[in-house]
Amino acid sequence: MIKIGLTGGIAAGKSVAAARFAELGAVVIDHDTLAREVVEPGTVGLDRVVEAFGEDVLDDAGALDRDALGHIVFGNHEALARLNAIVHPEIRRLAAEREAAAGAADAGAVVVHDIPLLVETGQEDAFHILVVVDTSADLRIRRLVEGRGLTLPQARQRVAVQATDEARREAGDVILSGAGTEDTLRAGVDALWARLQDEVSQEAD
Ligand SMILES: CC(C)(COP(=O)(O)OP(=O)(O)OC[C@H]1O[C@@H](n2cnc3c(N)ncnc32)[C@H](O)[C@@H]1O)[C@@H](O)C(=O)NCCC(=O)NCCS
Ligand SMILES: Nc1ncnc2c1ncn2[C@@H]1O[C@H](COP(=O)(O)OP(=O)(O)OP(=O)(O)O)[C@@H](O)[C@H]1O
Repeated sequence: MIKIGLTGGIAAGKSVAAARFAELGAVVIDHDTLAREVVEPGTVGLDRVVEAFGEDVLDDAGALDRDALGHIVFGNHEALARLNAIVHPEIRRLAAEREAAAGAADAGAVVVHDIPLLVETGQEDAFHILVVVDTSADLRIRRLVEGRGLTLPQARQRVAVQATDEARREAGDVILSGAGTEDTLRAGVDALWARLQDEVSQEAD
């Protein structure tokens, strides 16, 4: 199995790169999706989030009100750390399970972990290759405001609680720009994939 870590700041374009890896045949494990699973209705994770932050973080149907929780945690380091301490271990556990299942199904699988907080959570050494989608904080803030309806202060807050662009670049083995066109980013993924296939076939010779 080849394990790839894929990271980038919020709105850098990781999803575009991850989708391309999947098209090429990788098994993509999306940690944002796992983060949603661990707080679904009926989970211990959701119970613990409510214990920590109160019933106001639930909507009328009893599901997590993500906007309400986002408002609490992204402006308050202590609250964010509390949330992370509840959900991150569960996310890691699920990710390991999914990775093991991929390896059992195909020992030669290429597994891509799409992890927004890879550097922040110290997982730099957990992969054969660490790919960073690199997009400046200014451009990411613009995308968040124009594309996702965040206010400028909300967008700045979300960027500010993450690692710096420099820290991510320093950690990365492969840096792909997310500031050009999506096609250029996909071409970067294709080139990396072709290189990996070459390396694997050379090892087999
Ligand atoms: C606070 C929550 C409910 C807000 O939900 P919302 O739907 O608005 O955002 P979503 O989950 O889609 O995340 C969007 C992006 O925000 C950033 N982000 C999310 N959580 C965090 C965090 N704890 N620290 C820093 N950045 C974060 C990431 O870049 C992520 O891709 C949610 O982000 C959450 O539960 N976060 C804790 C889990 C986590 O750390 N997820 C990140 C991936 S492991
Ligand atoms: N060159 C590019 N590469 C990737 N995305 C781009 C590019 N140019 C513009 N975009 C747009 O920027 C946005 C990036 O958001 P995307 O959800 O892919 O980011 P992400 O890194 O997965 O963020 P998050 O941490 O929020 O999950 C998308 O709306 C995408 O269409």
